[in-house]
Amino acid sequence: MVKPTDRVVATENEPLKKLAEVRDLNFYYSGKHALKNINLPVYEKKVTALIGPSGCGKTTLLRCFNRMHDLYPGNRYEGEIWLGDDPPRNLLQMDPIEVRMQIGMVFQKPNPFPKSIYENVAYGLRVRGINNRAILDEVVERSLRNAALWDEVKDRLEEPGTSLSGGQQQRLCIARALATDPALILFDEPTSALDPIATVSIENLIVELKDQVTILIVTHNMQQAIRISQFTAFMYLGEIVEYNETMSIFTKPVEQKTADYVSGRFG
Ligand SMILES: Nc1ncnc2c1ncn2[C@@H]1O[C@H](COP(=O)(O)OP(=O)(O)OP(=O)(O)O)[C@@H](O)[C@H]1O
Repeated sequence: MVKPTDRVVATENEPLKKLAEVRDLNFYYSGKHALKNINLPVYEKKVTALIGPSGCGKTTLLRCFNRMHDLYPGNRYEGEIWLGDDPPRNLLQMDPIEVRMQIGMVFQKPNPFPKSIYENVAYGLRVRGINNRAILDEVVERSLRNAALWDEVKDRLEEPGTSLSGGQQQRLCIARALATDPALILFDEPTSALDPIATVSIENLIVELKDQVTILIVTHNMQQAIRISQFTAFMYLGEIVEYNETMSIFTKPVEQKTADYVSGRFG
């Protein structure tokens, strides 16, 4: 088996810096052992894709990064998820509220809050006690621009977020995640509820965003992983079977299971 941390990678002749690293992670839903000995680097300002058949543990792994499993009793983590290097901190030992302030999440179905477009984006700053209108205006505009939504909504910021189209709502959720300047944004199949045109706009956005923020994305769509990610982990039955640069996973996988999956022989 190819262990992610064994592999030294240097794409495009640029040095790679780890933003986060999962080490020997196990996760249990009450009695169910859902993640088994996961090791995974997450490189800064890159897109890392998690792929694999339904039920293999992609979403479970993603949700460990923002401690979402803490919301339900009986769930248990073992191992470490390190974030940053100054000094690195184990996310699994931190206050979950503090973790969620540094790690944003975008879900399958767009989930704007029942608030105006402006207040959806300003929400994370208000939670931190920032209510200065000039600061909020600046961050709201910058975040909406970065989410490629500003031009479409700049004249209707007081309208409800739910009045937007599905693709616009997803970009609003991305703007909301960007507003707090997170180190990492988690995307859980962000285009699965969108039409093909909205999907392309979200994919283009993710490609642009990686220059500013690190991205970890779960996708069922292998073509999407190829289009937008630099690194890919293939998961099966709660384990990472293989991790490598995306092109290697899809063109010269080492493990037979990976080869079978990426060539569509199962899944
Ligand atoms: N709340 C839960 N309680 C118990 N078991 C769960 C829970 N959520 C998920 N599981 C189980 O954990 C395993 C991993 O599920 P997970 O949703 O992470 O897979 P996935 O790869 O994201 O699947 P999909 O692609 O279908 O979304 C599955 O066996 C699933 O049945």
